[in-house]
Amino acid sequence: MGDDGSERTKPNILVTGTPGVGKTSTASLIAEQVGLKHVNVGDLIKELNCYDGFDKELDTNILDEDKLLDAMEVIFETAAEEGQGIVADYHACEIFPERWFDLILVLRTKTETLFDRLAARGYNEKKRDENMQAEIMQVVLDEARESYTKEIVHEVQSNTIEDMDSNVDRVNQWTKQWLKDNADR
Ligand SMILES: Nc1ncnc2c1ncn2[C@@H]1O[C@H](COP(=O)(O)OP(=O)(O)OP(=O)(O)O)[C@@H](O)[C@H]1O
Repeated sequence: MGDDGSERTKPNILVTGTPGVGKTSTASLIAEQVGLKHVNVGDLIKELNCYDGFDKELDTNILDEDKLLDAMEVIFETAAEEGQGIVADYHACEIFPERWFDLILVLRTKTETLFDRLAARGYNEKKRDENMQAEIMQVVLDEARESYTKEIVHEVQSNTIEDMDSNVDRVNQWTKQWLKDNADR
């Protein structure tokens, strides 16, 4: 297995976007329908307690990036050795090494729809507004375009269940093509 992941027999995909756009729901469907291992990075952070203190001003835990990336490196290496691909989901993308992913799926949601989802979750006004601003300013999409080759960054809409189904179908088609293109590995 080369360091750059060039000998992977299955692709790795990152589903990213603002909180509430549907990353976890979409990634779990992709895992099921495409046959990839789902890594919910937010859950992994909690499970492994990847925190480095608490930011009182932002009212949030500070991520211990090194601890998270070390743990994920083992997960990615093991999956590759076992001939398995990964679909990971997280609300940021620049922290990961570029070599881990073959496709970056950036989910986008209309402001009104995102508002309803975040309100349903019980987010307070400040947290809701911050996230909606981030979505309007396409912060995660820009981060993806700056951190990865532009050909692998795909922006898709995630407003309805039909959108979700079509995004999963699209990833399924893309994976079939990837497997054909890399059949000699
Ligand atoms: N395309 C969609 N159409 C309709 N409802 C959706 C869609 N995507 C997500 N939802 C709903 O929106 C809510 C948030 O979805 P989900 O938890 O998957 O988002 P997320 O992006 O993973 O959020 P977080 O970053 O906070 O983990 C869920 O109730 C989910 O059912």
